[in-house]
Amino acid sequence: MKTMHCASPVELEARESGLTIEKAISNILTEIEDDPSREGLLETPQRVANMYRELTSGYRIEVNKVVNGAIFTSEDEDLVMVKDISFSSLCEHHMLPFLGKAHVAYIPDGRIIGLSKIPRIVEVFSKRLQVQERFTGQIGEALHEVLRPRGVAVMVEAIHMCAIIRGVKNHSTTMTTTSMFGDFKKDSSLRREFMEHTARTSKITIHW
Ligand SMILES: Nc1nc2c(ncn2[C@@H]2O[C@H](COP(=O)(O)OP(=O)(O)OP(=O)(O)O)[C@@H](O)[C@H]2O)c(=O)[nH]1
Ligand SMILES: [Zn+2]
Repeated sequence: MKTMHCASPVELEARESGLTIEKAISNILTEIEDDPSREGLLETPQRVANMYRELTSGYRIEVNKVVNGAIFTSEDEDLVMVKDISFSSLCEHHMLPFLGKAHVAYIPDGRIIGLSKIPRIVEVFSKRLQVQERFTGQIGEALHEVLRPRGVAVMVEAIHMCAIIRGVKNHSTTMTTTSMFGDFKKDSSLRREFMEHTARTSKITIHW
């Protein structure tokens, strides 16, 4: 399904000066010694531009908008965990995908958040150019800010295409990153409980 895209002031300026993604992709096609005017490539610059707008849509979305007020009063004080949230993002060094799963937990402090909102928060930060460490921290920070719980813990497990299809070409390595806020930072037994829950999830593997 195609989505409508409203050009930002920066994009409008770039279009006026001819510095569009489309033009840049056409230049890349020429530089890699293919012919941008051959039939199969004619629409490629436009397609790639649309793809990059989609994959970087998180710059144009605010967390408060996706949470949409879905924060509810609750007396519950026990750990809440949403596991195996699949995501894909682009690494900021090579603009190649990294993809995997995020696991998010929090300890409520009088409020809980709508279940779907946690994957939506993950989506906002995944659709940006990222390093996995910052991505992991931003998810925790955002949840901590909107919900003000007693603590937040985030773990992200991912594979990075820039380390698989090029460069070091290591097919079996996954990267795990964590970020802890509030009680999870202070209390090692809470951290252990979180880690035990995440250990029971299916691991990311890639076969071919
Ligand atoms: N810490 C971290 N590193 C990342 C992430 N994504 C990619 N990288 C790494 O960023 C580094 C960039 O290193 P450079 O030496 O500047 O780039 P390069 O010459 O393409 O490096 P190689 O991948 O080793 O060929 C590489 O080691 C990548 O593996 C990430 O999310 N977190
Ligand atoms: Zn990379």
